Amino acid sequence: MALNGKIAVVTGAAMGIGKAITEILMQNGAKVALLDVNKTAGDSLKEALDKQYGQEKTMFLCCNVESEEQIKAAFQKTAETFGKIDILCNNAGMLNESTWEKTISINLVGVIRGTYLALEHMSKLSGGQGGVIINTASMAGLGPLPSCPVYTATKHGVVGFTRAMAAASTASGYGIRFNSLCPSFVQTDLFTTTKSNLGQFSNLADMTQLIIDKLGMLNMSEVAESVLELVTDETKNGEALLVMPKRKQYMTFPSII
Ligand SMILES: NC(=O)C1=CN([C@@H]2O[C@H](COP(=O)(O)OP(=O)(O)OC[C@H]3O[C@@H](n4cnc5c(N)ncnc54)[C@H](O)[C@@H]3O)[C@@H](O)[C@H]2O)C=CC1
Ligand SMILES: CCCCCC(=O)/C=C/C=C\C/C=C\C/C=C\CCCC(=O)O
Repeated sequence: MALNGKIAVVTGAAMGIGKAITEILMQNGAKVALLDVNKTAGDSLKEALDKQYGQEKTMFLCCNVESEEQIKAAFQKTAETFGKIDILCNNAGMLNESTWEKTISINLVGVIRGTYLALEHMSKLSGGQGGVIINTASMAGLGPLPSCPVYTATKHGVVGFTRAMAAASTASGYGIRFNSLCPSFVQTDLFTTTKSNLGQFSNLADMTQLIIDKLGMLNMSEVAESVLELVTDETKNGEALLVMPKRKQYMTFPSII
């Protein structure tokens, strides 16, 4: 799938991994609607992208993925301005084991909500042209991160939801591919603030540090390149792509049918 003329929506686009996803999609010719709850960071990224690519290539929409109304309005504005939606990256996420209901609301419910609302624009069953949805999970969606049980649960949920949606899409004819991205540790704000967000599991920070030391830190460009692969390779549907420093692997799962 070539990206020239394609329209993408990225949630959590203002910073970190979402910003890197936005940049690689634009480098490859897509127009991008940047959705984020942080207006200051979003406006500032839009200004920088305008200088490089021109004002008409992006729009920033202040949007909280916890709000059905705000996501709906943002998708509508994107479709009205750019004409359609081809690519959705449900990337917004947080990690806080104290405010764990909010972690579930953003990381899992936000991904489900975003996906269902996007179907109205993208699915061939609703008059859309099909496309691809990439959900940012984590390596913690494939195995346990002991200091972060609720974060782990949300990311396992994202991987399972994405695989089931891929199968539903194939069976029903949505014309949409669904893949999840499973990176190990990446040096972003989410990573650097987590130590104070472990709540009752803060005693496990040292154990987590040992895992970090063993796995190393991922380069942001390795994450972005993996997203590009999942977006452009039309053979990829229902995949969970594990991304680690200098290594990536498409995961296999037991078959249930
Ligand atoms: N940093 C890491 O080590 C890893 C992160 N991830 C996942 O990558 C995704 C992005 O995380 P990072 O870039 O690290 O975090 P980050 O904190 O650097 O960026 C997250 C972005 O999402 C936005 N955001 C947060 N809540 C939002 C909401 N309710 N609605 C809209 N936007 C919201 C923030 O304003 C921010 O711009 C998350 O889903 C995270 O779980 C996955 C694996 C590793
Ligand atoms: C192996 C699973 C990788 C999961 C990566 C992920 O999705 C997000 C990780 C975010 C933060 C790491 C978790 C806890 C950090 C706790 C202590 C380490 C202290 C690091 C520091 O800044 O000193």
